[in-house]
Amino acid sequence: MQISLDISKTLRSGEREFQLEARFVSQGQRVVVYGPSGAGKSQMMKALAGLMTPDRGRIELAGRCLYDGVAGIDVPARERNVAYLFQDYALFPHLNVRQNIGFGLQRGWRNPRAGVDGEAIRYWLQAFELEHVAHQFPHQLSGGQRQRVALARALAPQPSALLLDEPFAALDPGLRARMRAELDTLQRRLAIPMLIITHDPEDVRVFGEHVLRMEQGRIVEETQA
Ligand SMILES: Nc1ncnc2c1ncn2[C@@H]1O[C@H](COP(=O)(O)OP(=O)(O)OP(=O)(O)O)[C@@H](O)[C@H]1O
Repeated sequence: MQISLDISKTLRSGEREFQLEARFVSQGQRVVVYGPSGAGKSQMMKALAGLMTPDRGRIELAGRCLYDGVAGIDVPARERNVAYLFQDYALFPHLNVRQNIGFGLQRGWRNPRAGVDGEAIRYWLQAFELEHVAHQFPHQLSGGQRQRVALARALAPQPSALLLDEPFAALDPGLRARMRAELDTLQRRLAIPMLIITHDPEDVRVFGEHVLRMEQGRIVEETQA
């Protein structure tokens, strides 16, 4: 993946002020952002996904400019072609597994039919071994299944990059290890560039081709495998 990011943002809540001054360039396929709580990791990822607008700077992904404060470029989130997986997976509670996966596939497809099918959905149900729960709703799934649905939904529209914000934080240690191994295999198979936020040293070990350590809104250290 080719990312070039150089952004500033001042976030205020009441008396508190947080200054994000993030800058890095990466050619890595597996980039890990590591650092303490409140360092600005999620805000940086949101800027990349188009969910937070910086005060100034420039963001480029795979040779395409997504944001440029000076040139007045700010590509809307839905046109950035990046998949962003939130900490809590954010599945739609009123849609079943099949519909959740189908959601990202068609623009403007706000309310897919319960029986919605299609080759792409079948492929992802099969790839993630979710066929037997295709008609179940998120609250009827285990943590690992929910995560697989979220990943399948994120990958179904064939994004050019996958952004994961602490993808294993909500899982128990056994499942976390299994899902980590699954993601490792999947990323290699699909060769999809991935940027992952984590607190967990084991994620850094497995996915850290390029590791960015973040503290107080800045990238303070970089290591490349
Ligand atoms: N909407 C907002 N308004 C004001 N400040 C905010 C807002 N969102 C986040 N912040 C502040 O920005 C800082 C960075 O938050 P961010 O969520 O990026 O940290 P993080 O490194 O991802 O932390 P964690 O690992 O706990 O998720 C924090 O100090 C937070 O309080």
